[in-house]
Amino acid sequence: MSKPNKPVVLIAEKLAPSVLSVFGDEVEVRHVDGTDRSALLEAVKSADALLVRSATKVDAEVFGATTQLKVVARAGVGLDNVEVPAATERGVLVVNAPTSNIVSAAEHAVALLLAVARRVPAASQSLRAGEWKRSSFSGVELQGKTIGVVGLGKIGQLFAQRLAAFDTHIIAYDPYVSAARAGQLGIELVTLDELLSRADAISIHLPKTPETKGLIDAEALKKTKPGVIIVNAARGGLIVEQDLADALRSGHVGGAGIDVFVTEPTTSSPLFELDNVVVTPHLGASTAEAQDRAGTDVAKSTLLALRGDFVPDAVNVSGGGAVGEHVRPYLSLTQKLGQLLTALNPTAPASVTVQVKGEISVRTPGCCSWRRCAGCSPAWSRTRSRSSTRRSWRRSWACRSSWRSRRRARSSAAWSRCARCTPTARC
Ligand SMILES: NC(=O)C1=CN([C@@H]2O[C@H](COP(=O)(O)OP(=O)(O)OC[C@H]3O[C@@H](n4cnc5c(N)ncnc54)[C@H](O)[C@@H]3O)[C@@H](O)[C@H]2O)C=CC1
Ligand SMILES: O=C(O)C(=O)COP(=O)(O)O
Repeated sequence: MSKPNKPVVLIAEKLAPSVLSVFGDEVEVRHVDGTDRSALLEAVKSADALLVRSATKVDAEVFGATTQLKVVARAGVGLDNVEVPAATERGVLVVNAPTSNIVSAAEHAVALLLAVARRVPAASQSLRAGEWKRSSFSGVELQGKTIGVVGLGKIGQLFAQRLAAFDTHIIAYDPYVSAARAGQLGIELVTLDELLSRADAISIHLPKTPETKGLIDAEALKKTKPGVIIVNAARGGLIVEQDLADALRSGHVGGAGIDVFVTEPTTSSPLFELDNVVVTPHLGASTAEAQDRAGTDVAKSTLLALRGDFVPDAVNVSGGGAVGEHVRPYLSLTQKLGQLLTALNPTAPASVTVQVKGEISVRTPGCCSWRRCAGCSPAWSRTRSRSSTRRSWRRSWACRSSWRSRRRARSSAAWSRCARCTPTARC
């Protein structure tokens, strides 16, 4: 009997060697330069999976060039280079590695802030040029200062925790985070205007969306304290570069640390001409540790997707959201409950319900029912469609799965259980 061909995984950007270790010989790995558009469009035709970082644009044209593609894996956080709705439309699963590089990105934002506050790059350059100019490079301390974090998500929180060690006062703007959660972290939640007017330094940690694009423009910069330091290690275009350059030139903004640019790659920006600016070429995730994790995470997710298994880091299943950190620990629990059900009751169920109570119930736990389904029905997984987007899962599994939630749990903070499982011949 002839062996079926191995799935083809197309790697479009430089990834860590950990990717290849995870893949082993289960897939055929091919390489292409994702920034070479025609080469990408040709190579993707025969690829089952496409692995990228931030430089490869994966849009409707790419999805239109292939009927073979099943998964796009982004070895990092930001998905602004992947057109997720176009992927979903084509039944292509999109995954990222949402926690792989967050520590590195937060540390890079801290590095930029300190480099600007103490003028490290300019002083280094001056000394290397043969000058000993101590009085030209006076800086400012962070101790006692108010630090504004715009976007209090994973990286924003890590940045805030690290800055707190400098004996600072942290304020944050994030309309999607509760004041209670911010309070737990010792952070004061404020409006954007209040943050702009109170902060001595501001660090941006937002995703790039139509809502956040250009959020920090001339108008916003006018509201900041004179001498404020601005850091952006999130995405280019969140700050209007020309407006920031003007505010720096006028002296109103005291300095800026910028890792990301509206156009990338780039070697020209109005910011590059200014002394009080420290720039890096999108290096937030460029550490050995972050790349190793990103490579491992996306390679594992890719294998899961190609095998047709549940992919926890998928962003276009279960109502379009990735599985949150607070929900993730419950996935294996629900899967085990499903396995237990299968063992106790060999007839596959037609309908299953997962009940979720307590804190977790407000954290979108709908995915648990899918995971429980995976545990419950190993026999189905052999027959399901190769695409793992939600619609296809529903179609091929022909199993109704639902979840119920209650805000208040009787005792523990959170728990979940399989509530109902009706065996019929349908599955
Ligand atoms: N420079 C680099 O190499 C890296 C950059 N990044 C970028 O850092 C950014 C943050 O990443 P994470 O913290 O992982 O994302 P996250 O999704 O955990 O956090 C983003 C936060 O922004 C908030 N937010 C969304 N829209 C908002 C709005 N209109 N106003 C205020 N807050 C809003 C969300 O509620 C969320 O709390 C992303 O743009 C990501 O692409 C991530 C890794 C490396
Ligand atoms: O993960 C992210 O969002 C990043 O910005 C890192 O991008 P990169 O993988 O270094 O091209």
